[in-house]
Amino acid sequence: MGKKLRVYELAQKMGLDNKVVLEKLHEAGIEAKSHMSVLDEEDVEKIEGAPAKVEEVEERRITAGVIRRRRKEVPEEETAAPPASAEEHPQAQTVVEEPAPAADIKPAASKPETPVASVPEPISADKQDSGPSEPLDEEQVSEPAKVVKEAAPVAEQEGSGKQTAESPAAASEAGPVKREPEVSKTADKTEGQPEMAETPVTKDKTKVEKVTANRAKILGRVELSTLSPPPKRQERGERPERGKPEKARPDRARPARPAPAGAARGKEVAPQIVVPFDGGPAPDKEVRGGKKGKKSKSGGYDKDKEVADGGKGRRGRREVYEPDHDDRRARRGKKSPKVQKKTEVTLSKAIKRIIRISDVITVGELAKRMGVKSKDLITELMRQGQMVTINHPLDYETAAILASEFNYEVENVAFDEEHVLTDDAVITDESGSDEGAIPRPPVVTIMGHVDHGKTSLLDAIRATNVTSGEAGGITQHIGAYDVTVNGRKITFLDTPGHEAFTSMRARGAKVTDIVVLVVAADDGVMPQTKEAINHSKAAGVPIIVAINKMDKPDANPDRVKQELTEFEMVPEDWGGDTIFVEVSAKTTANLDSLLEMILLQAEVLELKANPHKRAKGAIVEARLDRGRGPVATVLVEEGTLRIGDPIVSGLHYGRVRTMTNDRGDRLEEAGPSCPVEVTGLSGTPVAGDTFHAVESEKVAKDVATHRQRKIREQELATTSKISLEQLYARLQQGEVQELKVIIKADVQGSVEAVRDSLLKLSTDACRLVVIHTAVGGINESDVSLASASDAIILGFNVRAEAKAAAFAEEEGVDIRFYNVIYDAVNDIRDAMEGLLAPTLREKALGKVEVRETFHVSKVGTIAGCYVTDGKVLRNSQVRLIRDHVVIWEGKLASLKRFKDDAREVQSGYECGLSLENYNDVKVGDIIEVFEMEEVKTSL
Ligand SMILES: Nc1nc2c(ncn2[C@@H]2O[C@H](COP(=O)(O)OP(=O)(O)OP(=O)(O)O)[C@@H](O)[C@H]2O)c(=O)[nH]1
Repeated sequence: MGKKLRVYELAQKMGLDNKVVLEKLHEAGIEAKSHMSVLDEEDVEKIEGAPAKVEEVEERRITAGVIRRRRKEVPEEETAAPPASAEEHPQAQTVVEEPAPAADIKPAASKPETPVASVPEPISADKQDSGPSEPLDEEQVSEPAKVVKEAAPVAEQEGSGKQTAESPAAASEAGPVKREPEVSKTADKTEGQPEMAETPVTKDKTKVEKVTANRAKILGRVELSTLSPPPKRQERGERPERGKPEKARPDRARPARPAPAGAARGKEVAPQIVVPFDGGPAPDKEVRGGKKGKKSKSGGYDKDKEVADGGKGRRGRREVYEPDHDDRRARRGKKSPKVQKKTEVTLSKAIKRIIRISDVITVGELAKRMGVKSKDLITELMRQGQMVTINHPLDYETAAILASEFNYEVENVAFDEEHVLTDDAVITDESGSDEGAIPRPPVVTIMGHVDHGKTSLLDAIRATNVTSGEAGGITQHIGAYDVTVNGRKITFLDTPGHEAFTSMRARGAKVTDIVVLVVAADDGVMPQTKEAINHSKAAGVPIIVAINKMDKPDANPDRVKQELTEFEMVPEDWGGDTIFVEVSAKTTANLDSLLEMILLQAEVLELKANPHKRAKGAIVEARLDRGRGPVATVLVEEGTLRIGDPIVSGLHYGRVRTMTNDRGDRLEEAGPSCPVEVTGLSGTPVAGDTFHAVESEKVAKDVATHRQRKIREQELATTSKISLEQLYARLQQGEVQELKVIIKADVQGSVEAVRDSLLKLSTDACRLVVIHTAVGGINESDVSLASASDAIILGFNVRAEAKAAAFAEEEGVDIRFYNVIYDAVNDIRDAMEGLLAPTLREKALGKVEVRETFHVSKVGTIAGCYVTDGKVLRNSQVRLIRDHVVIWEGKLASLKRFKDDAREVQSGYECGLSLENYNDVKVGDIIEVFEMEEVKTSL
């Protein structure tokens, strides 16, 4: 005290209404016009110290427009206040006990149809908080907004927040406080709120329900007390307005209750009311329908339970909806139990739990056999880190592991090809495996550089003229011939000398015992000579050097010998161990010596073979003969091949129908090292492949079928692998393109020649990938492969089957036929050039001269032009030239003839044009019109 106060301050201090204080002032003869009037210390003391009973007015806002005011006498003694007020105002006492419900139902009582909970925003804090505690107190004065207005400044000045009206608790407690009205008032507010909020928890439930006529609000209130987030509470606690009440609390002899969670705080409160109850499905129904009580009884929603749970309303709801969820799951999962049932049924039959596979099985097949969904297998594989498709082949190990996850076993019943072939090989060996081996003729391969005389030499040896029968004088096929020298046979393989046949030559070296390296005495060691040496050495085959063309005047055998020493081939007369024979295919000079050396070398090698076994050997050459079907030149390495023998080679099998030697003689049988042409196979075998005579044609078929399946599975596996790798590679390599090619040819030699030639076209910019090669006509399989791989098919001396041709047309697969390798190479080069990204080239279209310029707002500068040369096209590219200097380059924005848009304007006509995003066009400028065209890139 001891200072001047304004009326309203005094009123606040005394906890009275301004009007009451003003009345008091008037009664005391103190002049005070309004609540803002200043009072002297004396006056203040006069009023405060007045012994008369102080009337206190309690204001409680019932609704937005209704405030209940209640006057009561306040005794002088503070200590007497609470009991007195309680006795005198039983209703107030009731409110004290049940403040929260009273506060809650207040708005609802005035507007029962409008649930506060669902309309949080419009309800201000004042309206919400200052509700009367006694809804049944009809006698109390109801005042309109006037009172509300009056309350507002009080709230602002005292910092009592939005709680301007006193709670019921405040009515009973704050009322009597005279000396510290401010403190008591604010403290009451804070004190009253928790009571309001917590009352439903602690007070009699029936009473609560009775009072809370509107269920919707009550539901919300319950949530407020329990679910109010602490942070908000904290925030409010930190607000300066809260400072006073917080400090005042200790002074109050009240039960220490936590600050309410802002339960009755208008806007903040309302959403909290809504959230917990509306969080579940159809909350409005529950609230509006007022079914709370019923729900509580039926167990759908138990408010008390929720409260007891500490406000874990969500859990309560979950419990409520759990059965529904289960039902739904049960309904949805109808199928899965069926699947499990199926599996169980299968599982019960133990014998069926073994899945027999042949090395490999696809995911889909395995799933089918186990009676589970492929999806499940794929999921399991993904879990194991494998990304697979339904057609992905699984090897035995993987399949076994996977099957075990489903309680299945996998048994590998793969066809033991090796076992079958090995058994067959020894079965007819009456005298034992190696004891029956007898010396066999050496297999000699003649190698050398092009035109060094390989064929001529062989021809001379055979005393026949093979050279004249060869197309173009170039040996395109591996020929196998045998000659008899002094009663002893020597088998010769004539490998082609062309560079493109290198790979075939390498294969030839593997089946030979001795290599005769032909080096022209007048030419010396050449690139293919070196290749031949390397291949021979790699195969571990001894080399006999035949220095040919010794009849030539410029023959220089010493130079050849000298050059060959670089390859560690030193003549015997020079102290080395390499046999050198100087011969002349033309004059047949020294050929005997060469043959002797071959036989000598063969003796050294002690070449032996058992002719009593089933035949086994190598395919030297294979081709498709129109009249005879697949024809294979085979070299029997071991055993004896007879007419009618079931044989298998690669994917093909059959019985030996005919056997012919190089001279056209029909043979009944062919022993070790005997080269023969064989017919009777189901397909054209691959040169260099092995062949086996087997026990029966069925065995041969089984072996072939098994191999086919394996290859197919490998192809599948490879395809899926490659597709992933390709994807990665393409990402890595950017815009690299590739041309995929399938090569089919009449003979294997041609296939390899074409392939080698084409692969040379491959560049970094455009790679050529040969995805498949085979001998024979183009079939549907080739077309489907090409279609799937976006490949083109090259047929070399072959044609497409009728079905394949139709299929290719249907699929849009490009098949090209050639007779000459050169043509194929040229065409492929063109195709690859077409694949390369085109180069852009500028193509001049015309010239335009600017003769006038106009500026049009929002459009820019329009150039009135005259086309001096060529034409100008709309959207064409242009270059603005001023004094021979390029000023700007870009696109035309518009082109007009008079007022109309023009597509093009020819030379000699005027036009109006504007440039895209460029307006600095001046009279006299020249505009070049051009366009960019694509040009094929050459390799
Ligand atoms: N003077 C002479 N010419 C020979 C001799 N041997 C081969 N020729 C000639 O050399 C040329 C090539 O002979 P081929 O036997 O075709 O040589 P090649 O190594 O088989 O050739 P490709 O089959 O193309 O690899 C022919 O014109 C033969 O006449 C020889 O000893 N003396």
